[in-house]
Amino acid sequence: MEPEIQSAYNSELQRLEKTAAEIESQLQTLEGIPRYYGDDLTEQALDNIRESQRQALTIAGPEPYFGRLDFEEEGHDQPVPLYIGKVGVENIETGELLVIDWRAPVASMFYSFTGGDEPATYDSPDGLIQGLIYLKRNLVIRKQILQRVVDAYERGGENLAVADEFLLYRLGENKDNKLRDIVSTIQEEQDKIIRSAKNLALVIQGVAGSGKTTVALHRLAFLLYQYRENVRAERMIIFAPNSMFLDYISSVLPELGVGGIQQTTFTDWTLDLLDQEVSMTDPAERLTEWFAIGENRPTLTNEAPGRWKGSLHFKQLLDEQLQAYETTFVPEADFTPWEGATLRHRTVREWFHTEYKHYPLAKRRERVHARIKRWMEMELDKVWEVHLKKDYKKSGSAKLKTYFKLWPAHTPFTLYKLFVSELEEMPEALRKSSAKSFKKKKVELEDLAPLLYIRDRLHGIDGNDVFDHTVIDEAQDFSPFQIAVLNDRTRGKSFTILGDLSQGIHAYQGIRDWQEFLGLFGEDDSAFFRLDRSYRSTMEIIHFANVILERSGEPVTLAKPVFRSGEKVVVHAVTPDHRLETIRRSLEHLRSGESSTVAVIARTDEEAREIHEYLAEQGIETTLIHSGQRQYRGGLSVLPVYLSKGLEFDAVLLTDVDSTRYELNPQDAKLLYVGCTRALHHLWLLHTGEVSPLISDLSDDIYTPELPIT
Ligand SMILES: Nc1ncnc2c1ncn2[C@@H]1O[C@H](COP(=O)(O)OP(=O)(O)OP(=O)(O)O)[C@@H](O)[C@H]1O
Repeated sequence: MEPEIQSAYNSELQRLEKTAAEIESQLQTLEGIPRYYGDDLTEQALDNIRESQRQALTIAGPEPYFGRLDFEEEGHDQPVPLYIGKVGVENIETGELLVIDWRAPVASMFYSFTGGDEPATYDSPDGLIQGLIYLKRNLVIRKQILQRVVDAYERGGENLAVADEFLLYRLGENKDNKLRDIVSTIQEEQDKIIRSAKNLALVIQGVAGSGKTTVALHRLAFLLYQYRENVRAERMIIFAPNSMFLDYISSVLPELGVGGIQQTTFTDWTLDLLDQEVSMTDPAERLTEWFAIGENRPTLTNEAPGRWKGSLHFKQLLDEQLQAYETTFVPEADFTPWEGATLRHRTVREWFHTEYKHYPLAKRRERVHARIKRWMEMELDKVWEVHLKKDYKKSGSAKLKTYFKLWPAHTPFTLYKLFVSELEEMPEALRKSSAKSFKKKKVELEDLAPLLYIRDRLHGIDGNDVFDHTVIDEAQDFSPFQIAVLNDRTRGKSFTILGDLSQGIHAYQGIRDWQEFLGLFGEDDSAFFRLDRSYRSTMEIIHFANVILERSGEPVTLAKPVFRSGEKVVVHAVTPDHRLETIRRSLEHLRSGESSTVAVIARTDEEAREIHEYLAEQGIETTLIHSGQRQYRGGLSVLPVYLSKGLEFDAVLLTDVDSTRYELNPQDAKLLYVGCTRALHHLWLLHTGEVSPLISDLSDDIYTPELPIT
């Protein structure tokens, strides 16, 4: 080690010891105080504070910080070293800030500063603060051991793009089973999104591997810190495409010290709100249909059920039907419980349409009914003759029952069923297939937003069910109708909506253009971001995947790789007789290296099952991922390509990349693009027949046809 580096290392070692000792001593003190389980509110509050301090210090303990920034604020005469970590740590006695929380305003410079001698700035609660940066240093600490010290910038030094060196070091690591936090290497363009103001609908278009999911999770941690007076974790929600994906991302928030955020799928969440009145048709059926090969696949048009029922036009038609339903809600008859007492229809209408107008329909019905009952009781009080009063009471109650029966009493589902059956504008085939499922109380994904919309119009939205912030991952597969119902349930349009149109493999239900969502919020309440740099895969893999996108025939933004070079992508031809054996040998080779997660990605469910079975017969244990899967296990997986979205693996082996399975059309191009961009370090593709036109005739510098195994 050079003397300068040695001295930097030694001084960091001392600093680490000092910080670690302080954390340890604070933890010991806290652990010495027994938990409080009594009823005293002040004691409870103090106990809560101690508990969150304990949790924060437990996170800080093994890796107290990851960065150092020496900053001289304007008007001061020397730089102060700021250590940045996942949670802030203060010396209890002196008040000295030993570690600054990465979410604090001053820490933003650690991410936004990318070199140069110009002054740096950050937004503080007191306004813009300016000053000079003297040093930006990355530190790797594991289990309180200082492993690496890398200077990314030193004022007056040579500063050779070392900022990227640390990022490359982190990206080159193999991944374990779960997505991880990236606090130490958040990039400038990601940081802007993370720190955006709360009351904005952020729509993020990001290429595969650009960190969208990761950034959204860090944004939640930021919002909880920055707006702690106004937001609560239990009132934040993440919508993800399936339960397995939720499991895959489940480590990031706890790593960031955040717990309690709701995490669900749109289907589970809506079915709960609908009190399970309906159930879903088997989603696997539709997936098999849309991801079938060649001519077995339905044609994609705006009349596809998901597109049609997910549109704002359908919402508008439902609105009109709801309005008509509301106008005819009050029965046209007067109510006469006995001779001489009549409640006029127009009076009831007046109550319903004017006095109780601010209530949702079902509540209004309840209120008006209660008032009619009260009216009847008051009329009865006017009768003095005891016998007559008794008779009137009896007959009045019977008449009231009959009268109330004239009032419609729909549930969200019965009303929706009625509306759909009456909606002539709906394509005939769709109306028929819907009616058929509705008979069995079964619905499709695209029925959930309309059902929830009707439910909310009938019953209103409970204030406790409104979110402080809503995250929607893989949002390209959402419909405008879904976003609209979520907007009704999200305070201040506070959204993070992220996705990639180039990965829109569920185009039969999703959007074609982000404008379909942005239009819902208006310009002042929304912001659009692009993330074009891909962090997941090597340059070779990204260049290869970009070729597929270029051939998709759709307007696309190509991913820009970070400068991380790996081995060439392999595209290898096998004879049908050797297909399975080559898959096995390739898998064995890939897993024998450093890769801890390897996936065999097949084109269809059936092919995935066949490969899984074959490997099991050969004594190789793999996890077969299917659409109902709830847990992500990592290790060796076999899965159909459409289920690979959102996941990542050290090595990917794509099978049957033939011209019959991946044709030259946007839909297949997106599928193949998704499959290829799952790989971090190694990407191999096998084909038995003619290779897919999406990757045919490539130049030699993009791929190699040779399998690197003997
Ligand atoms: N700034 C960063 N520093 C280190 N790693 C990063 C950074 N940004 C992203 N990554 C890594 O890149 C990979 C991809 O991230 P993520 O899954 O969040 O991307 P995505 O855009 O949601 O991907 P996709 O759309 O392809 O599913 C992850 O391994 C993540 O840890």
